[in-house]
Amino acid sequence: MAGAAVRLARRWAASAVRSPVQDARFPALKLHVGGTAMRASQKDLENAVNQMKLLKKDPGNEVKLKLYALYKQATEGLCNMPKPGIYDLIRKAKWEAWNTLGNLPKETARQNYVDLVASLCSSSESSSQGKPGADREQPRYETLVVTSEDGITKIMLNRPTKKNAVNLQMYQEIILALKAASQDDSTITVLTGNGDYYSSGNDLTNFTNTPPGEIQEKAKNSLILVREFVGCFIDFPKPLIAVVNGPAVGIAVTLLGLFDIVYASDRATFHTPFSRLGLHPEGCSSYTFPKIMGPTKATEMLIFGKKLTAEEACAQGLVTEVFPDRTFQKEVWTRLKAYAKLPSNVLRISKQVIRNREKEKLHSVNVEESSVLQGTVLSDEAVNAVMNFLSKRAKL
Ligand SMILES: CCCCCCC/C=C/C(=O)SCCNC(=O)CCNC(=O)[C@H](O)C(C)(C)COP(=O)(O)OP(=O)(O)OC[C@H]1O[C@@H](n2cnc3c(N)ncnc32)[C@H](O)[C@@H]1OP(=O)(O)O
Repeated sequence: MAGAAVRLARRWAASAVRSPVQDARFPALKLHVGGTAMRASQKDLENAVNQMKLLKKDPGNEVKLKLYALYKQATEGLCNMPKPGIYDLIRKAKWEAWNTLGNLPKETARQNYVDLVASLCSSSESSSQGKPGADREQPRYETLVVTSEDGITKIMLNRPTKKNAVNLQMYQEIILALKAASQDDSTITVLTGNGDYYSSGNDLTNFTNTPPGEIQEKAKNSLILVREFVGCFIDFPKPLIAVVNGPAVGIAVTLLGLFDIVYASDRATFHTPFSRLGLHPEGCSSYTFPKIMGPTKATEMLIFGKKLTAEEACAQGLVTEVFPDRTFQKEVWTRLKAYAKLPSNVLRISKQVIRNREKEKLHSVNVEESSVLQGTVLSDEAVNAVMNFLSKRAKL
């Protein structure tokens, strides 16, 4: 990886454009690229097991099953337990959780166990500092506008000048907003974008301006955050609707597979340029997209980066319905207000019935996708792509 850093440094130095911002960003990128993603040791695993014992809040059965499965995989490898009988419910649930991990390598399972415990500890710390939504007061957001009326909580991405790129703060705020929305009085929750874009996806400057010695740690923590973020979409208990007001890129597209309804303006496009960025599918899209549109169409999008129009995305089942941009807002909100008058608890239960069958699978896909990204997010290709983006931007 050091080769790429040197090439990038030369290219950067040769660039006619120079600004203090660029110079401040580049050393951070240059110095981190020599390493690979850190792997949890046996000791880390033992520490994580002990940390779990100190956790004050019960993380719930699903998480406990996931931890059980990861621990068994990390210590014993492939599931070696005979499948329990259908009435042996607890052992069967454990067997299924472990067996779902397939031939996940022991080291990856160990890492995932450690990461999951770290995210549980950090979320229990933040929730003990104030429960979002518990007092019905919306937290203050910098990157979102959250409103609640007519039975609808609307979460609007609000970085229009950056095409609603999702920076680390926005990931955190969306987690908070979803947690608050899951507990508020609204019947449905809507995610949409402010301005001409729905969202340009992950903010490509998330790792720039990071001191060189801290980049590996920051990448690792950011991926834990993104995994928690995706987990909130998997677990969201009420109908969740995307109002895709304009183009969507990257993680803003992949997440759509976890929504219950996706309405799009005919101006919207759907683009997942992962390979060009040295990245891989996330947001559970490696599982949801082949299911939604079939494996070959999913491959064209997720691996070859084919950009779909709204009509194409609708024909392939990713989008529920497309509206002319001119009447998009009026038509969509009229429809949603009518839907929000339906009995809230009935919608919630119906959603659970549909989603529960898939939840475990989706969580394990999320863990696996994060662990793949963990290994490549600081690769040559990924760093090159960010550098190219920054250098083009600087020349504008
Ligand atoms: C944190 C952990 C990482 C986990 C990895 C997660 C896996 C990755 C998932 C993804 O989402 S990959 C997709 C990433 N997104 C992109 O590649 C899009 C990059 N942006 C563009 O290609 C273009 O900006 C655009 C979206 C096609 C729009 O082009 P247009 O010419 O219309 O506008 P611009 O002048 O380029 O943009 C205006 C302004 O916004 C900034 N910006 C736009 N998108 C991003 C972004 N994704 N990240 C950071 N900044 C973005 C752009 O730089 C401009 O800023 P200024 O120059 O005006 O300051």
